[in-house]
Amino acid sequence: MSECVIHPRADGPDEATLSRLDPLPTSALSDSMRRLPGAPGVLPLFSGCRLVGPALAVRTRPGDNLVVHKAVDLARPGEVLVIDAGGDTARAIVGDLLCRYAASRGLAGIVLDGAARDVVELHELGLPVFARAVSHLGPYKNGPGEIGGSVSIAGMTVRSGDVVVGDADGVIAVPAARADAIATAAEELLRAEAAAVDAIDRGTWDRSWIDASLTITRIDDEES
Ligand SMILES: O=C([O-])CC(=O)C(=O)O
Ligand SMILES: [Mg+2]
Repeated sequence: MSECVIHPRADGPDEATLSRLDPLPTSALSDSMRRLPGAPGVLPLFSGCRLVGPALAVRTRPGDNLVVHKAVDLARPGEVLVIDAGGDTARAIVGDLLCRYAASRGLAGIVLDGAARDVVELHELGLPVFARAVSHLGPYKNGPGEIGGSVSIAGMTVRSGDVVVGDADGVIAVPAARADAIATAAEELLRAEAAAVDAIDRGTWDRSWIDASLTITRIDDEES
């Protein structure tokens, strides 16, 4: 027997806020959070992965998934399991059976600072999985670990109840209390980017800010 610490439940934001975040790209959310939080190297396992949902944080011993199984039993439909496996890439923490069961329980997906396996089956299953690596070496099932509370995923703090958004560019955690304000900022940014796309296509994109930011030193052809 080994210990599994279970923290009090943390509710995420309401459905209205979640549906505002639903269409927003991680890049726009990142830009709306001063480009500070992120989990470099934690990437979708297959193309088309996109998830949005409140986090249920899990900390597990690297190479061991006993508490991850427990967390799937405790998770609510729509939640994203965010697993801190210490960044270990030697042993897979999740595979097709665990993920099939997670999908059957209505989880929105899995974000993992560690490795996954059974990539072909996971692609067929379609449950979004974000991980640092792939490894055919399977996990042990001895514990210990923690469920709930907060974890660190590749340097990004994720609290249970934060909204996790993942897409082709990676994952980001949006604090529940600031989710509406961040969504508003990201929507404004997307409007500005749509205007930039339009200006590029029409050949009118303002480039003056580049020279305004640089002191240019030119080397004469004869001197070089
Ligand atoms: O053996 C495990 O726990 C991980 C795995 O491959 C699966 O869930 O399919
Ligand atoms: Mg398997």
